[in-house]
Amino acid sequence: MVDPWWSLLGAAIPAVIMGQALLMKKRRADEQRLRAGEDEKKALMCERVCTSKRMLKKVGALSKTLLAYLDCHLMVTNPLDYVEPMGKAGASGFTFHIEASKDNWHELVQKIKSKGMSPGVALKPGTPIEEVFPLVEADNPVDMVLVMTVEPGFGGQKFMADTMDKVRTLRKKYPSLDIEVDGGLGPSTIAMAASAGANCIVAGSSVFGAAEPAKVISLLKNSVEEAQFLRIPQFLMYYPKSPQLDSCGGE
Ligand SMILES: O=C(CO)[C@@H](O)[C@H](O)COP(=O)(O)O
Repeated sequence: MVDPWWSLLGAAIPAVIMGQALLMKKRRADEQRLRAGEDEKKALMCERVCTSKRMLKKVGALSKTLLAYLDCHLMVTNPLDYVEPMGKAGASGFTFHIEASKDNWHELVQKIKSKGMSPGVALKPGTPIEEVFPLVEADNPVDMVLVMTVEPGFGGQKFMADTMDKVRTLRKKYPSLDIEVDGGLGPSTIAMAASAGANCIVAGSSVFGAAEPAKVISLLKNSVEEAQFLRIPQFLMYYPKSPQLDSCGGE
């Protein structure tokens, strides 16, 4: 006779597999929907999380307990509304989306700086890189450009290698600019991003899902530093008198 435990296990395994398959199906559908850009509001689905009181409290608590640069990326449709609360909470950097601020980025950058934060601009994978040039070249410019390497929405998505052309274009045009990448970054994709010119790396699942997060962080940092080192001759051609490389967060 079959042991009842084996029968239970026999039923549980297909149920788990089925659950995983359904989860993957849902995730693929979410990704497809985000890529198709069917619904602009849903594409910025982090809005509720970004602007919740809980998130502001977290920023507040972190700013009081850590001596770290708090890089806050607001995937929201009306960033202007959150400059003041984020500033009060203790954010160091405030990154907004160009797609949500085409008409008011001048005002936004000024307000962010007036609250003591460093402004950054983010762009989604489908947005042409040329759209951020005016913000980098303005009299009152942004300090950083964030090239999204997945559609904004959730962690654990696949890195979109074709976004690296944007990073290369930016690095060539602005040798000392802080260029951030976000989405799908980890040990298997960092070399592409670092050699393209990214120097600020956002990593979620590759770090938080690792057995030894500190090792993954070192690996990511080393890749960026090595790539920066290899760019020094190119950098010196542009800035022969100031051979200093940027570090994200503006030290
Ligand atoms: O919020 C987003 C995308 O919307 C990103 O910041 C991701 O959360 C990064 O996570 P991984 O892709 O590294 O898991």
